[in-house]
Amino acid sequence: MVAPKTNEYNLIEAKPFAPNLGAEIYGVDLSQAVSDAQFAEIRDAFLTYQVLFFRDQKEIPPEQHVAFGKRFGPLHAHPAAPTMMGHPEIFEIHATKDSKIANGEFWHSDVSCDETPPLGTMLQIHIAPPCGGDTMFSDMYAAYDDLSEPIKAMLGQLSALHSSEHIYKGRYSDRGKKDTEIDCPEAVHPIVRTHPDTGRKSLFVNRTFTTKILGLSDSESEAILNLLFEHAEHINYQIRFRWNLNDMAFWDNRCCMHRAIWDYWPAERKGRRVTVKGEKPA
Ligand SMILES: O=C(O)CCC(=O)C(=O)O
Ligand SMILES: [Fe+2]
Repeated sequence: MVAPKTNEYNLIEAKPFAPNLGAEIYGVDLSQAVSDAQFAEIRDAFLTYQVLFFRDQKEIPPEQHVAFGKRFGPLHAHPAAPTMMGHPEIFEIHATKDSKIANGEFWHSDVSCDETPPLGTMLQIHIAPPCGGDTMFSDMYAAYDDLSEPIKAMLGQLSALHSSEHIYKGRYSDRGKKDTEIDCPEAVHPIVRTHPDTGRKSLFVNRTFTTKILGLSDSESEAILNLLFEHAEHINYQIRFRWNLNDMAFWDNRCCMHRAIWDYWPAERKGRRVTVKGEKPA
């Protein structure tokens, strides 16, 4: 188990963003290699706050971004998204006036359709719109904790299918990725998962990928999923992060969901994302 929020770090400053979710991190320059001691504090803050917002950053060179990601584990290869030229581990988030869609517009945990979905995602925004383009996060530990005991007991025995064909087919065609070049994985995961590092339970369903609760009728599955989506998206669990240029967000996909807001059209927004491979949810 991680210690309660103390904010007693020596090498970084962690300023809580909201009482239960998120912290702004100061005092570390991610464009350079971080020391082992800094890394240990960052990792502790990541497990404590679920999403970190590194402020006052310079643009992180792709090699450095990849190296920082690898400190947390092997990197995750996205099944469908276009990668940065020369950097297959980097997924570029990009919306322009010509985009048909922007990434992540509905609540999700990244690539939860994979057998081993990513543990965390680190995104730096290096072309920002004049305003707008915020990203929202929702606390799935709190969403689980607030459920009643009978519902917790029922959900603890259930698993759900996470699918991706309805999301990934055609999605990246305007960015040069044909449907024949992409994978559309699906996987079954427990609805309640236990975080391997903190030992805390969280609700693990999301409106983007979760399509069916196994063992229930279609109408039971639909009704319960809708109840859980609405519960997990309640405003009390949310934060809304307003980016400054070169901020880097690093979120834990095992215990929080997120969604991007595309309110800045026709302005451009661009970022680079490195995703760290996770374990099979259990
Ligand atoms: O653009 C964003 O703020 C987030 C997009 C997204 O969902 C992601 O990178 O996983
Ligand atoms: Fe995402």
